[in-house]
Amino acid sequence: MATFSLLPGSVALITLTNPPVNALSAAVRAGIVQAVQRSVEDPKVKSVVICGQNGRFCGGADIREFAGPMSGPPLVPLIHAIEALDKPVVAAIEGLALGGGLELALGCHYRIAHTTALLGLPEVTLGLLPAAGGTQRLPRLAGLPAALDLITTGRHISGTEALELGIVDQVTDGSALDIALEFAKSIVGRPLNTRRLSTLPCRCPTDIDNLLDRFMVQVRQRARGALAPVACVGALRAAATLPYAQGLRKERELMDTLFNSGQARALQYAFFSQRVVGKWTLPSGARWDNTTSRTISTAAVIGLGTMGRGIAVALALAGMSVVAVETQEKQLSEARQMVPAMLQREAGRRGLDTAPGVISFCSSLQDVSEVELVIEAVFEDMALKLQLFRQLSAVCKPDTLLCSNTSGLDIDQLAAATQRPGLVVGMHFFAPAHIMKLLEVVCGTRSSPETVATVMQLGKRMGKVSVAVGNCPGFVGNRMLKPYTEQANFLLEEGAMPEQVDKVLEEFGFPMGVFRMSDLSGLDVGWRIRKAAGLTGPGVEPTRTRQGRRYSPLPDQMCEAGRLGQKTGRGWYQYDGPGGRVARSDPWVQTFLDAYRARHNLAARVIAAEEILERCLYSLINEGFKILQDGMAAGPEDIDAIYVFGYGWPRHRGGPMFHAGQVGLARVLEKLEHYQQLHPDVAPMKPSMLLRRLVAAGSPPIQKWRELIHRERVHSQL
Ligand SMILES: CC(C)(COP(=O)(O)OP(=O)(O)OC[C@H]1O[C@@H](n2cnc3c(N)ncnc32)[C@H](O)[C@@H]1OP(=O)(O)O)[C@@H](O)C(=O)NCCC(=O)NCCSC(=O)CC(=O)CCCCCCCCCCCCC(=O)O
Ligand SMILES: NC(=O)C1=CN([C@@H]2O[C@H](COP(=O)(O)OP(=O)(O)OC[C@H]3O[C@@H](n4cnc5c(N)ncnc54)[C@H](O)[C@@H]3O)[C@@H](O)[C@H]2O)C=CC1
Repeated sequence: MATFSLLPGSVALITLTNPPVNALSAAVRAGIVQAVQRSVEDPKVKSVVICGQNGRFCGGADIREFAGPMSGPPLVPLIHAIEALDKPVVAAIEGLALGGGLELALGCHYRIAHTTALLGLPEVTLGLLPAAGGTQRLPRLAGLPAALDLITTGRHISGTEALELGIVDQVTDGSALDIALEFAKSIVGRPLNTRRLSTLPCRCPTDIDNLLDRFMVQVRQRARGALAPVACVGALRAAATLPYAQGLRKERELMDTLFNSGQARALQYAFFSQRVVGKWTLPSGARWDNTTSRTISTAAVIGLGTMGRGIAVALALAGMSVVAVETQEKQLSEARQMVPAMLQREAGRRGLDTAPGVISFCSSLQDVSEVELVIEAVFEDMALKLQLFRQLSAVCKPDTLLCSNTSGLDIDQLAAATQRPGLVVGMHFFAPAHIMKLLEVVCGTRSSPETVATVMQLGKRMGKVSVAVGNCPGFVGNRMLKPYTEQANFLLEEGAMPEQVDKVLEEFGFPMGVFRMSDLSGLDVGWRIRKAAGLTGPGVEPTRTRQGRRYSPLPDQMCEAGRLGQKTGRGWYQYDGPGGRVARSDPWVQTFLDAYRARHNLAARVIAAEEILERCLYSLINEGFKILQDGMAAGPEDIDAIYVFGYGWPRHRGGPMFHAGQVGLARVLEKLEHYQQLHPDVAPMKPSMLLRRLVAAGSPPIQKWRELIHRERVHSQL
């Protein structure tokens, strides 16, 4: 709702009241309509201030309402009514003014903001555009270039930046509401014509077409198939070239298309998934809201290679005092040079003069004896990690949490090597660890709820999307990646080229296809793991079957030929030299694949894009269903958040499990059955029992899957 109160000085105060973000639900919009009407009719009212309850102006439309039929007074006429008032209206912006919230403020005659308030039009991140006049009023106020930037990225800006861009009239470090109330009294009787943004011309540079064309090219490249950013440019072109009323019609037309699109549904689902994963539950019944967490202020990182360096930076950026340990002298001295520079650069990128935490370097484990939490990031070698956990258990204080950044080893085995198994948990970061948003928190069978809560909380402080997952080989993300990469290798055996597979995946929206990604991370990473698992190495025959399953020795043979990817300047592609970044097709790969196929009597065939996409994606999705069935992820949202934040899954496609729902579960099942028939020796193609059950249950919407899984689990325990 929205409340009306008449304050001394004849100021009407309209307060938006809908915690936690005062979203513009139907009730709030109805409340504003009534309060505006009273302000018009009451002769005692000389000016109006609009604010939000609890120091938060407004978080925009109530996104939950988008899922059902729209009801209540629409926002566009409401904002027009405010703008048309002949009593001055001032927006007092504290906390946030986002989306429809900022559009409401743009309909007011003046805007006063707190310096730290967040302002923005993030609709594009929800697959929409600012359709309450935002695309038409903002360029009239801040100019076309600034509006293009803000509306196509959806980025939030501070009150201070909003002042620089002319979006607000004044900022304060004190109470924006108090200042707005005083200001509203002082401007009674001033002419308002120049304050009605819809009546002003759009502020454009002379070369509008050139600017818009250049911007459109950039936006299309960045969007990777997302519709909303492109539509935003279209609406801004209308603002720049048409009268306001026509521009507004164009805005609405574009919004109607976006509003009903699968992409908008996917992006809104992704918004809520990100929040759902914070509300974790463990099989024991421990949950985010019934478990206390500890606040960590000192931590250690062991091993300063690729991952350890980034983790140390991420911890220091979250305000921690970090002890960084490395035994190799060369690595240590490199880290001493590079890590402070990384820290400074990232702090600067986040608008900080200095990082809130500090990092000290050493080579002895004894120096970690006093810290509250340790993250191990040494080589992926179980024997080495076990020895380290034994040492840490002896050296550290009895209540220190011991965490591993392993990308797939058994957390329970590590826990068993210590005297404190309840305090052991996996913290699986993604490279580069100070930038990538995902953290998989791997809960062992003996990890205590308090340990999980503490690490989830720490992840949040580090700005990560933390997802609690179960302890199984590869956890969630890497476990699903395995059948996906395996399938890509099989496609090469059958006739595809790496660039063809990558093109299909990149057109789907991944920033990089599977082979370009493999070249970037290094083919030797998987090779080492396969060697440790006895799948390749001296004495192992290079056949197409291993341990009773179909296997592709192609990546092993690439490594044996010294083609480790970008680091060696040669991999699935060729580069200008070791460390080169620009991938070019390599005739060597064609010859290599031809020889391989000839050796194994495989006839190369032309493979359609559809088959490439289906085989890669559906084998990954199928593993996701198996993970849900095994209880290794609490719900589909967890898997989807992992893929969006850690593996480059295009956000406008929601995540793999959401995508399966969009395609149709019955169709995914049918395709898996079809490919399994063609490739009976490829186990990951065997449709999961859960997928079959969901299809049998009529393919319920994704929001209902948890319930069904829970019911099935309870049933199977009876
Ligand atoms: C606001 C935040 C920055 C706060 O962050 P933080 O403090 O970290 O808290 P959170 O944990 O994120 O959030 C707390 C809690 O609040 C929920 N929540 C947050 N924002 C919203 C919201 N806007 N709506 C609903 N719920 C919200 C959040 O989910 C949490 O709850 P929980 O999940 O239960 O834990 C951050 O939350 C944030 O960034 N929020 C989103 C801000 C945003 O994106 N705002 C823009 C919304 S879209 C908008 O405003 C568009 C419009 O207003 C358009 C008007 C349209 C007019 C024209 C309509 C035309 C329609 C055409 C239809 C044609 C149809 C047809 O004919 O078929
Ligand atoms: N590289 C990646 O993209 C990712 C790696 N991981 C995991 O992170 C861990 C580390 O991987 P990387 O950083 O890539 O390895 P890396 O090889 O770059 O670095 C490992 C570092 O640990 C040091 N080290 C070895 N034993 C040590 C000991 N006893 N004490 C102190 N330092 C020791 C090494 O000298 C080396 O500097 C592995 O478990 C890996 O599986 C997890 C996610 C992504």
